[in-house]
Amino acid sequence: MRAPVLITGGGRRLGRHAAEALADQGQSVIITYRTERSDLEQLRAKGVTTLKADFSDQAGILDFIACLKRETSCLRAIIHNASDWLPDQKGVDNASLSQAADNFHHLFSVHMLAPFLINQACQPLLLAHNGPRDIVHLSDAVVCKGSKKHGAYVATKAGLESLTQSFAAGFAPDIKVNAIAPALIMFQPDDDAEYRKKALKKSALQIEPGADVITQTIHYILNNPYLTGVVLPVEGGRSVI
Ligand SMILES: NC(=O)C1=CN([C@@H]2O[C@H](COP(=O)(O)OP(=O)(O)OC[C@H]3O[C@@H](n4cnc5c(N)ncnc54)[C@H](OP(=O)(O)O)[C@@H]3O)[C@@H](O)[C@H]2O)C=CC1
Ligand SMILES: Nc1nc2c(c(=O)[nH]1)N=C([C@H](O)[C@@H](O)CO)CN2
Repeated sequence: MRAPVLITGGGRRLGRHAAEALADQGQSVIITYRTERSDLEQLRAKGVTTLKADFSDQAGILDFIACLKRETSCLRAIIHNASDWLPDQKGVDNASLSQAADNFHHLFSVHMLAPFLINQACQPLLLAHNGPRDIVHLSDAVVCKGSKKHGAYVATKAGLESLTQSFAAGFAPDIKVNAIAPALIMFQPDDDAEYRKKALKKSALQIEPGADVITQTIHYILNNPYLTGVVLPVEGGRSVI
């Protein structure tokens, strides 16, 4: 059996696009999802293994790790794609502050604790694969400047970028660890026209490129033997305007 590539949150959008592309190339793929839905059947029909997982807390992460180890004894790569783009809870009353704290803990768990524990637990599975081994973290290009509306989201993505460097140092030379920092790849369905127009103007190229630019970047990373500890921006020239 070819060692599978694990893509967390790979049942939708960018992660799904990458999962389908890898499966179409004959690569064994495992994805995680939180709730059963009909469109997962199309992935299963392509031979993709789907594992139910919620990374909102430590118990959910450890449950997933146990489930993964029952599913496979080796891994070609781990792509930490799962994410929750949760806006900050504003307000100074106790209820708002309590919700803000809960949100921060949630985002820490999904964006930092899950990659941290899964990487640590799955190092032996990657080493069991005879060939190149990769870990890819999906961050966000906005890490370098922060966000007025998504401060906790961006802070936990910044922590994920730091983990990229730590794991790159700790897992070298046997496992490469890199990050991709996208910006405006694919709108959410409920993004309105005004938001879309404003968002497009934030980059030099002013387009919504779609998921393939991330799939291409994943392919580049997996096939480059001399890349580790880097964060690759895929942001349409946002940094130059
Ligand atoms: N789309 C864009 O323009 C940008 C994307 N990025 C990053 O790229 C990656 C992919 O983006 P995109 O496809 O839009 O991401 P999504 O917002 O679609 O999130 C990816 C998937 O993560 C899963 N997920 C969410 N919360 C949890 C949780 N608590 N536990 C486990 N899984 C969870 C969901 O899958 P399910 O519901 O099936 O469980 C979700 O569809 C993300 O890391 C994102 O932060 C960064 C900048 C721009
Ligand atoms: N988990 C997610 N993270 C982000 C998303 C998303 O849909 N899910 N979208 C963005 C936006 O595209 C932003 O970059 C510009 O609107 C950022 N992160």
